[in-house]
Amino acid sequence: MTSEGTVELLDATGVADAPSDDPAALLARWRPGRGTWFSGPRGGLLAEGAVRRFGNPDDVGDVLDEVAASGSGPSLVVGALPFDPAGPAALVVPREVTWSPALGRTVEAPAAGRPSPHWGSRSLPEPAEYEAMVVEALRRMGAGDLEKVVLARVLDLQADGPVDQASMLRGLAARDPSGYVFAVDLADAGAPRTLLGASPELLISRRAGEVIANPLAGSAPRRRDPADDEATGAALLASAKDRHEHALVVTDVAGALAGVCDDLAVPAEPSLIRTDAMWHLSTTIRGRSSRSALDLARALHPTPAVGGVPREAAGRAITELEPFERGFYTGMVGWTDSSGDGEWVVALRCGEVCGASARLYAGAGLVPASVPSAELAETTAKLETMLASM
Ligand SMILES: C=C(O[C@@H]1C=C(C(=O)O)C=C[C@H]1O)C(=O)O
Repeated sequence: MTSEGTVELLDATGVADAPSDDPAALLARWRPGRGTWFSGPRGGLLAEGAVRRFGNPDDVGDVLDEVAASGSGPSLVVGALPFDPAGPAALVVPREVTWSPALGRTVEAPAAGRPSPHWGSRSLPEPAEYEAMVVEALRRMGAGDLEKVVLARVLDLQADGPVDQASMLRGLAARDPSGYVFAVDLADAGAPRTLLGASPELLISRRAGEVIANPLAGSAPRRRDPADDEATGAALLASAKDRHEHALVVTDVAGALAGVCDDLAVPAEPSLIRTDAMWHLSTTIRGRSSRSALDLARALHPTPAVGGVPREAAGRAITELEPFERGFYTGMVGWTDSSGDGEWVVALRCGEVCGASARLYAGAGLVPASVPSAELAETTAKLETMLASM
């Protein structure tokens, strides 16, 4: 079904009637400006072409009804919503959707795998200034205004030629096979602009009414030596500072879901997960809901995994202290269909790539026990996910 030049068989709704049985070949079909890739441990999809593009997530229901009435495309929307809930989204009803099983270890890493030393690079803010931002956030916490806030920085890269986005996507998939890997077409009028990344964090998935949320918070960089690495993970799981940082997020997410889900099950203790670059504290929350995946995602967003507690004071600190716009970083990426099923992940370990330029993002959650140099090191380690696939 997926080999080059083979025409997909479409059913009446335009959805490919059989999923791809070769996820790596399907991934290799993605090209910048021509569609969106989204995959995770429960499988994924390649969305190609555009029947409708729109920017207001409130319009999803109406758009899907119109597309169904005209029979012009599948009953599915893919794309990204920005960090700012009032900002314009990048949503599309694709012309064609091909579903894929989970990538697992099917993708081979491309030979490339580091920005060339000849590329220009600039950290915004500079590392010392990031530490000063952390100090200011801690001051606000000491004054009693703030319990937790996530502060981020960006790394701007200027290559000596167009960045190979398809190779980056393969690199991200090869290095983090159990992560959520995405390449979202941001549909700029000019050159293709893509949100590329490999996020470990599931905001919400809903399939046939079954809901899963998997908030993460509390992190430590992976270590090269296996014994050191295991010890780092164990120390994270035992860390009072990280457990507190994690509990703030779980309480917020579980509280928001309690109003819109039945049979909510919230584990009392976090567990550990690892990506290629990081250890994280993780809690998998399960329930049932008649609300759509996108409704649930928007009810949760922004969780304190990317914003903070209390929400308003954290939002103020982010606006006042971060010297750049987050755009889609710490927003969400995913899909939703007309039955209400869907999957939305937090847009992390990601960057926007356009032509020869790339802007990579990374942040860290701050609580009163945070140490500025450790939080800076955490953002550096998080940037590694993207840097290693460039
Ligand atoms: C903000 C980021 O990650 C978030 C912050 C985390 C933390 O502070 O421990 C962990 C996972 C994410 O929820 C990022 O990767 O940029």
